[in-house]
Amino acid sequence: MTLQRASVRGTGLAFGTEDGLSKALADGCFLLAVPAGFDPGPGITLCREFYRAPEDGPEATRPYRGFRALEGVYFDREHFQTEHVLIDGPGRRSHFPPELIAMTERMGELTLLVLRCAMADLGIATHLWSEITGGAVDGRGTHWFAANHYRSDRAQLGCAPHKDTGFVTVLYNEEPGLEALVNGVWVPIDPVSGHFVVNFGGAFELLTAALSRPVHAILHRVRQCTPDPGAADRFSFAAFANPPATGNLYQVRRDGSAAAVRSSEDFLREFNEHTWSDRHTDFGIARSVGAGRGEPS
Ligand SMILES: O=C(O)CCC(=O)C(=O)O
Ligand SMILES: [Fe+2]
Repeated sequence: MTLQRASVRGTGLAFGTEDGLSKALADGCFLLAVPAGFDPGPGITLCREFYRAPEDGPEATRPYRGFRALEGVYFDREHFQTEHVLIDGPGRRSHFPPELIAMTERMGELTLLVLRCAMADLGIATHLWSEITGGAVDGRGTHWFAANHYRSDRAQLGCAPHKDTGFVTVLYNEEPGLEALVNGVWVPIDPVSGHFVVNFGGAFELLTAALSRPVHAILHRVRQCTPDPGAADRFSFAAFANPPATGNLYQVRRDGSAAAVRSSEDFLREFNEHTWSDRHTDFGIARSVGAGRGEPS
């Protein structure tokens, strides 16, 4: 699959062709040039360190270790190579060092920039944006960050086939392994140096399903990563713009109006059960009540 490419220009996105964004919305993903000055270093360090014990490395990177002990933040996906830190805004502010917080905030801003550009391109009236995204577009909603480590010593699929749940994901990775289902076939989405992979999630697909140009939430997975004695394990990290965990998910009608169509909670529970088949089916639901009251998370 040849992905559309964009770069950030002011508060907008510049694509190579005029219909680039429209194509990206139909494809379900595109490549976004990493903006000048963005340093992925803190994210890479987190992915390399989070699963180690605090004393298992140099003092300078100590704040990046010890996450296995954090219930509700660290997840061992027993049926997959994935182990990851999944953490919302308040969690980041209490557990992450400042340079890592800054990096995740920059990625979060990019998710919102993409969300605004996409809604504008689809002709969705700006006065609806806050309501139909549960405030996510204004920085409320739930703004997850994930740091993934793929345990190559396990003979399992890297990451479960899934659609991201929210509106927009900005993903950083450096090694091949990511695949998307296109016309029934798994195709590689190989990394392009200096670019994020942006993809759209289930809440955005639902929001736009009745429109003439519905957004596609791409089904993706990570294939089994094989051990390479000379290299570190595969990693990736991502920022997600999601609706709040409580409240409703919306849909825009062809006449431009919008209506609530299902509860966020049902949607999330169904997704968690379906994707990971493990004991964390309440993930993102039970702990995020504050987000439903409109507090930033
Ligand atoms: O590791 C990757 O390339 C993909 C990770 C992913 O899909 C996710 O974190 O939602
Ligand atoms: Fe994903």
